[in-house]
Amino acid sequence: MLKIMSPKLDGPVQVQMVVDMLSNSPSSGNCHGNKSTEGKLSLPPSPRRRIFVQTERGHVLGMELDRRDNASMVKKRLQLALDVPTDGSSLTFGDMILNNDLTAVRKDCPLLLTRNMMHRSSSTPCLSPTGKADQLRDKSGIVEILGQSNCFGRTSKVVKEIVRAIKSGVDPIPVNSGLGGVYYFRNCKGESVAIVKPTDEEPFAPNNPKGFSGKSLGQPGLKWSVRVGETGYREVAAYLLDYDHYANVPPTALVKVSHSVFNVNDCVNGNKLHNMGVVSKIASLQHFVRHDFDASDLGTTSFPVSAVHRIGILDVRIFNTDRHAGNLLVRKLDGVGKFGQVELIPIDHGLCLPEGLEDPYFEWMHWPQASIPFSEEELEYIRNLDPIRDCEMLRAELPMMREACLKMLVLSTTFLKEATKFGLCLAEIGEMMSREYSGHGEEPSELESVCLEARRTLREASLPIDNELRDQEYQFDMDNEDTSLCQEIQEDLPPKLPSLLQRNSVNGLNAVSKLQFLGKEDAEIHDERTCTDYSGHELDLNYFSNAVKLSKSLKRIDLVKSSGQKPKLACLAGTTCAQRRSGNELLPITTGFVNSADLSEEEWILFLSKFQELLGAAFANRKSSSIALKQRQRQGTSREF
Ligand SMILES: Nc1ncnc2c1ncn2[C@@H]1O[C@H](COP(=O)(O)OP(=O)(O)OP(=O)(O)O)[C@@H](O)[C@H]1O
Repeated sequence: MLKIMSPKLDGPVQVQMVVDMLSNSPSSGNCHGNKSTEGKLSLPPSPRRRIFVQTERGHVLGMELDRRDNASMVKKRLQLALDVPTDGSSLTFGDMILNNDLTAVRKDCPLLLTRNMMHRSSSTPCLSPTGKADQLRDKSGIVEILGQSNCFGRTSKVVKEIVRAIKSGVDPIPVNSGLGGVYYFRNCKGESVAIVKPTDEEPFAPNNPKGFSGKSLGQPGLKWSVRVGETGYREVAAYLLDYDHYANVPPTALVKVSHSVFNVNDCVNGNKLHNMGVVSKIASLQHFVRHDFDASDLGTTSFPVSAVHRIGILDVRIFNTDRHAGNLLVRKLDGVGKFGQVELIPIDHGLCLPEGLEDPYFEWMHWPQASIPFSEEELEYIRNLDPIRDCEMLRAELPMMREACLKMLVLSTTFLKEATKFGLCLAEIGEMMSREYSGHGEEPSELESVCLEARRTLREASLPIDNELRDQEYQFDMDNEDTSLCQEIQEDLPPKLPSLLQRNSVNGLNAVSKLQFLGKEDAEIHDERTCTDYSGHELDLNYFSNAVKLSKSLKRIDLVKSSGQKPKLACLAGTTCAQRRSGNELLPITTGFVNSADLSEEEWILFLSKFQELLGAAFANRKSSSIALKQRQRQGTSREF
């Protein structure tokens, strides 16, 4: 039966549990270059599993689970250990709500005990560790890797070094830079060997040490499409997807780690609590890579073309929204004949694989290397990419990854493969994925426009889509208090953060997600003057008309056979989206084309095929504008002489 093993806990309004089987099941590990997932998905459920439970305050408790345990038993145990009511809470794992049966829960699956909306309130008491909890000690080690993949072999060695160092008194050191809690973990010689980022210390997370706290795990974070507490999985996903270490992502694993260095905030006013003793966290652990600079410190001309291409290929596949120059470490190469040569190391992949279409950020987009055509070897690598197999691998290795993120992986990998088939270079691909900023704000990217068209034609084809269901796509997970909290946070933030937020989101939803959410693909929206979003804010219809213009430009090149049928515009019909909230979820459902809540499997497949069909014309359009631009530039230059 269930046996609580650990905790020093204080307030499980949300609890994240990471399940770790005790039995010696066959290794699920398949690593870079070995993409077969055969065998991994059909493992029988283990009779005994050890689970780690993480509260929203960041503490972790371990417990043992056996075959007979179910969700309500887990909740009862949590209630006992944490001394809090668990009524009105749901156990979730990734996208799945576990009503009772836990057989779907495999090892290392993080479960989340989430308060249902009607039980969520700012007046929810904030609890301190109880006597009961203190009696229960965690028997797990100082650092434990969650997952049995072969990919983590090298990381196991680093973990052993770290544990030895901690036992001999060499403590981790907090990193000052960045917005989240980051720690250098060291070996016995005092050298940094790993970077550890606790999931509850991310920006906005409850224990963020840099003053950016205030949200619970699972709520929208710095970007609306990446939930608080979920960047660590993405760091690991980027490493796992970097087959053959092609782009040089440092080995990364998810760990449960215990130390007194970690930050814990007071849940009432958010101030740091001192002398908390050893606390346990779920964190990403990445190998520390010695380097000389980051890409913002140096001119980019010395960067090898192939390194830029490889990182670019990864960024496009994973739809990276945060590839700024600081996230590319640069190491000078030693040795004869290597003078002036450097190696690039991509880090910080916590904001990749968003849950919906976002504005990516690719620092390399305007570097000259990105305009050089791909080599035959690079094209071969891209041809061999298989997004469906990638998804299977991620489902096996990181079962907590949400389906919406996997769909983004499929969409962007498909885009990359088709674009390179058409002969586009990296810069052109990056440009097609990026939004433009005009006097009217941001405009949808060419990729988004193609998605809008695919989606529209899908609707017009009178697919067996239940219109009632379609209406529900406008439902929201974010409740009023979350929205106001978001606004409060924005008001209180130091100057650096609001500008980041403004770029990334407008009142919690960015403009394109608004577009997706309203489903406004039709030109008729010009007739309407105003519409409010879920938080009652007026939407910028100029934005939508820009989308329409782009959409029309695609029509001009005969992409779309419009039937003239009007899409349903629920918000324009007089209902504010604020009235359409669901009580269960936490992220706005971006009704877009790539959200699992939006399209059924059948629709998704049809959408993808339509998407691929439309891409050819979009690429041709892009090629001809690139050629026209070059001609104009040449004429401009010749006139100067
Ligand atoms: N694998 C690594 N090897 C060496 N140093 C690293 C590594 N990963 C991160 N760092 C260092 O730690 C710093 C903070 O890391 P990182 O940028 O990943 O944290 P963050 O809180 O997510 O930052 P940001 O707020 O800029 O997104 C980096 O600027 C870099 O100097």
